[in-house]
Amino acid sequence: MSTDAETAPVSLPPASGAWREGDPPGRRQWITLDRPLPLEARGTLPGVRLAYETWGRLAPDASNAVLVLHALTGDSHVAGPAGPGHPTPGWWDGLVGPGRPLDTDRWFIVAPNVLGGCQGSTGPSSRRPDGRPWGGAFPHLTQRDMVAAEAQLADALGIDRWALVTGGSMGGMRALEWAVTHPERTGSLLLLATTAAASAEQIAWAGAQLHAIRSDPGWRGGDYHDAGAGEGPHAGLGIARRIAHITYRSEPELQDRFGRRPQGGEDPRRAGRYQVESYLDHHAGKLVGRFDAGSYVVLTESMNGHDAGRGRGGTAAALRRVTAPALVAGVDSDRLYPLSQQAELAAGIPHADRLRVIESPSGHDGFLTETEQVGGLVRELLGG
Ligand SMILES: CC(C)(COP(=O)(O)OP(=O)(O)OC[C@H]1O[C@@H](n2cnc3c(N)ncnc32)[C@H](O)[C@@H]1OP(=O)(O)O)[C@@H](O)C(=O)NCCC(=O)NCCS
Ligand SMILES: CC(=O)OCC[C@H](N)C(=O)O
Repeated sequence: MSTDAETAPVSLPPASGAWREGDPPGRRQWITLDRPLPLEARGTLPGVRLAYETWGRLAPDASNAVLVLHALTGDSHVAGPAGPGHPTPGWWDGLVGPGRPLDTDRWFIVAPNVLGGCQGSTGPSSRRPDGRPWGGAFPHLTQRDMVAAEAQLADALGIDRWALVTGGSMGGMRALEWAVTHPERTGSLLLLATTAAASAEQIAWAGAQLHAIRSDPGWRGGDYHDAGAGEGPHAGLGIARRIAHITYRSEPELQDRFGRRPQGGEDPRRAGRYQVESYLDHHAGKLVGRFDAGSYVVLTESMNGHDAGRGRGGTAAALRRVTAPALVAGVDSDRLYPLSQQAELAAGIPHADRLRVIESPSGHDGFLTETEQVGGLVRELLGG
């Protein structure tokens, strides 16, 4: 395994919202796995690189390391401004820094970009060893594969055991997989707005999004990365984001914020938009500008496949493997990952405290927007 400032840059055309070799690295660092990664479903993935960011200093005995795992369209940029190399500001900016819940004077915080992602880690927009983009040939990944790559990152950094592993939504799936697969390496666990297994409804919403992307003529079976400047299934990804974003927010919030109001001077009866449509257009456009559709497909399929009980005798048996003290929280207005899913986790994880409820109008996105409440949960587990 090598840290790889030394890895040879290859450039990709601007076919997607992925970070590309030659773009500013921002705060990113990388590791390259020295062997192909064995995959749960089938085969191996060669040439894996993981991008990651860190904050704080690792203690000499490596006892102060915290692993923060991002959700579907997040990345390693947990804290800090948007800027060259970083399309969005830190998604938990309020949580990380001196005196903050993830106190950088005390803790060493590590955040990888997920395997399969598009902000520096190997994914469909990366090049295969033969120089062609992976595109549609990128293999099916599971949350366990992603954790297997992250475990190699921990090894490379000299971290045997995390003081805390945390994440929300898809990040919570990986945090759970860490605690089930590596109980001895997971010192404590904070799961937010997540589930032990994707439900039929979650798969259904995701399936509609996958159809939107694959129906776009620009998709080309996933092989659009070399198609030419600006090419790609942008319309399909935008529709997927619109569908997803509705599920990420709550019905009362949308009603309160937008009601039936038309956008600006537009007339919805004459091809104009309602405000809520304009809001979704805005979120669609932002995602298309910063994210790769191939990664969206790979990560969405991996969430659909998430089932912590698979091959482990079922959910209850899997959750019993967790030895870490744990907190599980959900968002009261979350219609995508309802509180019943977090209640199942809190009841099944042996050393989990009672289910915690984050109060927020923001629905599923509450785990991102309610940083004060999330910070309180972090402090409960880490002290300070
Ligand atoms: C982080 C996130 C949850 C923030 O949610 P939020 O702060 O509640 O933001 P909102 O959903 O209210 O959206 C605000 C945006 O909508 C825009 N907006 C609001 N009303 C609008 C309207 N009628 N028409 C068009 N745009 C509108 C605002 O101008 C604002 O734009 P900006 O983000 O470009 O500044 C959400 O934006 C998100 O998921 N971002 C993904 C990025 C990310 O890193 N996620 C981390 C995953 S781990
Ligand atoms: C399913 C999931 O990970 O949701 C995260 C929502 C968040 N708004 C994002 O865009 O990542």
